[in-house]
Parts: sequence; C-alpha cells; structure tokens
Amino acid sequence: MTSKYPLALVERLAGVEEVECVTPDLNGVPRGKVMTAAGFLEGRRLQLARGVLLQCIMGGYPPTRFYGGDDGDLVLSADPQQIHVLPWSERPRALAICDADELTGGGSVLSTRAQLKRVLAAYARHGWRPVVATELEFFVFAPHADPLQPFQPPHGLDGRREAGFSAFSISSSNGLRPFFDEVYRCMAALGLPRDTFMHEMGVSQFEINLLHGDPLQLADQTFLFKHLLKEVALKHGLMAVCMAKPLGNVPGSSMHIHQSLVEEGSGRNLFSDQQGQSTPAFRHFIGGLQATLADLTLLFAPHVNSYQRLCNPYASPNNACWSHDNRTAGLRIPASEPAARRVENRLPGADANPYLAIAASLAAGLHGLLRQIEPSEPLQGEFRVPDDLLLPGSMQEALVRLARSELARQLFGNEFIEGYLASKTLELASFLDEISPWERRVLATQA
Ligand SMILES: NC(=O)CC[C@H](N)C(=O)O
Repeated sequence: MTSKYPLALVERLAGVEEVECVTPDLNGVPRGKVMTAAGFLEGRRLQLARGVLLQCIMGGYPPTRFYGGDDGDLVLSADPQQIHVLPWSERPRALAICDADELTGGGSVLSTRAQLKRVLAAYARHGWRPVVATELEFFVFAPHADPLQPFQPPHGLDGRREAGFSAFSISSSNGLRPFFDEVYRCMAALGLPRDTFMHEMGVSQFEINLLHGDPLQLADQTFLFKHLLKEVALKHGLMAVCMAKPLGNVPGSSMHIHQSLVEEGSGRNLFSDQQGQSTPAFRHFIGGLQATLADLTLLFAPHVNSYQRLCNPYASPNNACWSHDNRTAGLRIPASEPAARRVENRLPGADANPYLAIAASLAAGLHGLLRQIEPSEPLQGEFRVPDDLLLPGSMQEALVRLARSELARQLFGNEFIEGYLASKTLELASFLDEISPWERRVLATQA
C-alpha cells in the first residue's frame, strides 16, 4: 500500500481496522469521523462542517452566521506525532489528533488547537518558548443513571466504598487498583509521561500529574488523558468525571496550569537571572495575567457548574492576586529552585478545554511581557481580595465580561470570540430553562 506516512507508522498501524480522527471542539470534546485504516494511510481527505467546532456542550449549534453563513467544510489533517493505537480497545483501533484547517490552508480560527499554535508562534517570534504542566483532578464514581441523585463513590474490590474526605491517603484508592493499573498501562502505551498520583481531598477524587513540557504537547496529552480516563472507567464499570464541581460541600476539580518561559537555544528559564533572583519577565508575565484574567474567565471556567467550584472555594480561588506558595491566590508561585521558577494559574477547572485554557493563560502572559505590565504587590497569609482583582463569579458575569472585551478580540480574533459567545449563550439559556430540585423544594412553599 502507498502511504503518505512513514513506514514505521504504517507498520505500527498493521492490523488496525479503523482510525478515530478527532479534533477538539470549543469545549475540548473530541469530535470527528472514524475512517478505515486503509483510507487513513492512503491519506484520503477528511472534511467536517465548520459548525461542529462550535457545537454546544448539550448538543445543538449556534446560528450559521457564526461559522461563515453557509457552514462550509474544514479539512481534518492528522498530526503525525499524535497517531496512537488505542490500548483500551478490544478490536485494533487507533486515534489521530487532527488539525482543523481551512480549505484554503491554515488552521481554522474556530480551532482551539490552532489558537494555541498561534500563541506559541507569537512567543517564538521573540525567541521565547513557554513550558507548561497541567494538573488534572477528577472523580471516579459508580455508574449513575438518575441525574436527580448525587454521585456515589464506587464499591472497591473489597466491597467497601469510601466514606469521606481522604486527602493524600495512600490506601483509600487500593480498592480501585485494577482500574488505576489499567490507566497506567494505557498512559504508557499512549506515551503519556506520568509523574505523581495522589488521592485528592474529595471522596473518590484523584490527581495524576503529567511531566512538564511543550505546551502543544501538554494540551494534546491532557486531551488524550481525559479521553483515556473515561474509556478505561467504562471498561471497569466506573465513571470518570471531569466536571468542575460534581458534589456539593466537597472540593471541586481543577486543571492548574504551571508556566515558565525559556530562551530558545540556551533553554535558560527567563523567570530567574544568573543570581537566581526573579526577573522583569517574571513580573511582567504575572502582570499580564492580572490584567487579563477577568476578561478571559469564561475560557477557564466554561460552564455554569465551573462557578460552583470557584464560589465555594476549597483552595479554588476566583481572584487574580499573586502570592508565594499560597493556595488562596489565583496565581501561586510554588516554592522551587530558581531554575524551576514558574507561575501556577489556579483558575482553570478540570472542565476547561486544555488547548484553550493553555492558549489563554499564555496569551495573557505574553500580553504582559510585551507591554511590560507591572503586577500588584504579592499577598500573604489570609488576605482580602482587592476589587480590581476579583474575577467574575458566575457564567452570566463572565459572558458579559468576555463580550465587552476588546482585548479578548485582539488576542483570539473577533470570529473566534463571537463564535464562542454564541455557543456559550445557548448553553446558558439551556441551563436557565431547567428548574432545579432546590428551587422546587425550597421556593414552591417558601417564596
Ligand atoms: N490540591 C489543590 O490545590 C486543590 C485544588 C482544588 N481541588 C480546586 O478545585 O481548585
């Protein structure tokens, strides 16, 4: 067979029947088509309607004027570095992360993967290379058929279910060992470098950290990891949940983003000088985040539920304060060697699109670097958040803030921001159409 791909890849796909060709939509949901392996290797052209990228989380599309008026096609082209044989699949199957390109060439402005590439290209023009790490928290629950009932932790191997908060417990997750063993096996097969595992504070809440590295690679890895978690959980009769706040009165799940900046070539961390002190670039990066996060909150906290995590904080701040090693500041500087000096953005939830959250955080930092924006003074201990560093507290507020932001349009382009707002406006309207059990329980009799 003739293939546009290298022989090593053709050999790796030997026996594979189908390839899932996916690209992240606005919410980071993998969307695409499944192609025969033969068609894929021949390089047969794969097209997808533009509107698919703007699809709402509950399904449905904004009006066509938001994607070019006639919903023309985009071309899906696989990134050769991101073609993987799926380790959880019974039948030989592969997945390819694709770019969504315009028919005329170049990444679509509606593609969050293309948006991240654009931000990285802007850094490269200055000889800078950002380095990031994401920390994804998630819950593992028993299968759940009735949305009116709260989620329950699963029964472990020993027949027991976790009773309560178990932060950093080493043994609490033992009952789920077969599930985690398969998660590890699948991570290794997909080339996802695993760092630490820990039990987070919530009942049946966990975190598996990836190693830091190139931002596009980390976004791809986080995207794949979320997909992997859900697929492996299904196989084990479990449910892996990455929503921001699945349980009341229990911490939510974050996707913190650690960021540093290295000089192209030398690889030197530009946030530390030769004496190990912090640099102007470090301050300006923080200044850029502080100046921008309120406008971009909806990109980090994309759903109504995201604000339930932020407004009822368990180390989940909705402020743009910065601080050394203080988890109540939205921007935390973890204690580290000078070579590892970095800024942790604690705003994004596990429900955020990793491509978009990383792109937005880095675009905010770059904005500060280019304009040499000075940050506020760092805060310590228990602090009161200054009014100008408070972030939107609801999806409505974040939508309005984004809609009014000239800066967001400068950073991501008008077409992307308009499309994003259109999709999110429908999502919010769909939520507001539903009356919750709390409203029926409390207001029907008391109001
Ligand atoms: N380990 C932590 O820092 C906890 C973070 C917290 N779960 C959040 O939602 O932000």
